[in-house]
Amino acid sequence: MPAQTTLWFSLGRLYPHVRPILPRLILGLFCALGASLMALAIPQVFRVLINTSLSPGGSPSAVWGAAGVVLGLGVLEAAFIALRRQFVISPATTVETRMRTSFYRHLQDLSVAFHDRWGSGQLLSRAMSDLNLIRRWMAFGAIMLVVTSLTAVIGFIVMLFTSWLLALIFMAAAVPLAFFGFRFNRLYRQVSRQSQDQAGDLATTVEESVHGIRVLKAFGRSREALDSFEEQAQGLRRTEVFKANSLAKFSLVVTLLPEAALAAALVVGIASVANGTLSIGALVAFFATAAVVAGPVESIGPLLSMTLTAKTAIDRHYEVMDAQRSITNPLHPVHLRDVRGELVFDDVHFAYPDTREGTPDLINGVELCLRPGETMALVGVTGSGKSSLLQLVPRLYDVTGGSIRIDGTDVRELELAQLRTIVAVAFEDTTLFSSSVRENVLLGAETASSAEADQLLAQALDVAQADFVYSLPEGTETLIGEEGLSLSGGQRQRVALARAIAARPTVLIMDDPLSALDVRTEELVEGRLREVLADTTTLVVAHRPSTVSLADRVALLEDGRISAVGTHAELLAGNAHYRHVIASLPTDPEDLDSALEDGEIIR
Ligand SMILES: Nc1ncnc2c1ncn2[C@@H]1O[C@H](COP(=O)(O)OP(=O)(O)OP(=O)(O)O)[C@@H](O)[C@H]1O
Repeated sequence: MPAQTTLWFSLGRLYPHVRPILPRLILGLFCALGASLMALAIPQVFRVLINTSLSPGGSPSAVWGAAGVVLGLGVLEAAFIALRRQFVISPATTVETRMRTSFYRHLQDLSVAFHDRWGSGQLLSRAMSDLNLIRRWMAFGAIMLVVTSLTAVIGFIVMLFTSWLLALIFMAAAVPLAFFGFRFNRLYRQVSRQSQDQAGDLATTVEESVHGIRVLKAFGRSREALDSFEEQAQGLRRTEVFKANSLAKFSLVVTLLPEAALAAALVVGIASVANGTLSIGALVAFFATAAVVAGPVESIGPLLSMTLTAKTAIDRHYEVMDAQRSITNPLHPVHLRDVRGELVFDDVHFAYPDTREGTPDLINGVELCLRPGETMALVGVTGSGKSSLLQLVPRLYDVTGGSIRIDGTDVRELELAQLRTIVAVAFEDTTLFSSSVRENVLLGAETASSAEADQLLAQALDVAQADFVYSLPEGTETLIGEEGLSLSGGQRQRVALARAIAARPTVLIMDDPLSALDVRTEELVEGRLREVLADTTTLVVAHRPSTVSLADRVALLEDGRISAVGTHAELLAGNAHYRHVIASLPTDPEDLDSALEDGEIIR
């Protein structure tokens, strides 16, 4: 349940972003006010015209002069409106872009634990539609709300001076208006929050189904996915209809009450003219002013709803922006020079934040030492925490007890940038970005010149046995990732592995990154890796006996601890649990993509 905040508190949070453009917003406000004043001045021209020129003995030629003044005021009003747009639209867009950039930066900085908890659609809708709503409110809603309120107040004062009695009739209508306004505010805030959250959930569903389209198709679940999407979309529709109905009801009250007051004032006004207490000119001016004021009063409903929607958007934006970065740089970082790559796990404990109390830690006192340049395979039954342990090294999560040290220095004492230069990771679940093969591979590489980059690219592709990229339509410049060419699972893994190699790490963490490769290719890759990364300490989660046998030593993860370390042969000979784990490992590569492409498991 999101924290409840007042409207002023939420709007006030925008101030730091708005401060640089405040002068332009104020100029825009003055222009909007100028336009309203011009509109309010026109009835006064009528008043003078009727009371002087059109009364008996007046000069009819003055009508031309009055028409000229009305035209001039009309032109000025239009010019002020155009100026207002000019002043505010561009700076409001700048603020939107800056807020979006800082939102994106913050998302990048937040820990993986944060991203585990948040649906991608919720983040997407906050980054796109919520910021869009805030911009529209800043450029239009906020200014118009101030201006319409001021126009209504000034118009009312003018009406008061024209006829206090008629003005009081209008004033009486404001009391029920305030009551309805209060109720509307409360209701609309809740429903607007609900609709924006539902829109975020809907975006998550779209995102998930697009990502999982192969699985949905392969398992023939497209119909069910559509049904569940439709249900969610209907939920959003119901909220939107309810929202629109609430606004329509409030707008009805806001329109009806002034109209009723106008009818009552007309009766009283004509009686006043008849008994001589009010001039005809004043009566006409009063009603012309009332007509000018009616516009702003009627627009208060939509403007208030826009403000409440913006408040919700601001609250949603800051729910993410207020999330603390849990994995940060140390205050006094240690800078490692000439890293050798000794990796030590010292009584490491770890439990995910949502773990139930009383459950033993997933990683429950891991002790392990990898010598510089050593290749160690990590083996354990499924769900034993191998991937979780690996993610602690580059600090995707932090240990909850004990420490991980590189060359004797706790990884938490290193600057994150240096740690992630020393440690490179290749995951089984490969993510390729929508850019060229070259950019994907050189993502984490620091190169001094383009010639060095070329050389590094060629070497990384060679080691990862990813030569197939040269035969893609545009070679290494071919666009891959979501918007580009589709690669098979094995091809994707090889590109991702080349990326880890190109980063030239001292410590390489591999979470079964070769699972989609056939045994022969895996052997080639491992052989080349040994040659090129002879000085690189490698910790690799192994799901296949072939991977295990290529490692210098093997560590067995059992009940959150390392229960045995040794060569593959030693452990096979002397450890029953190891034999059980190895026996349960699949011998053949799982290449779901290739299987799908071959139509094997499409029903
Ligand atoms: N982000 C997460 N939040 C909470 N629990 C998680 C998270 N990721 C994994 N787990 C849980 O932690 C346990 C260990 O998962 P992990 O992926 O580390 O195991 P693994 O040994 O690598 O498994 P596998 O061999 O199947 O890949 C599992 O019970 C899993 O449900």
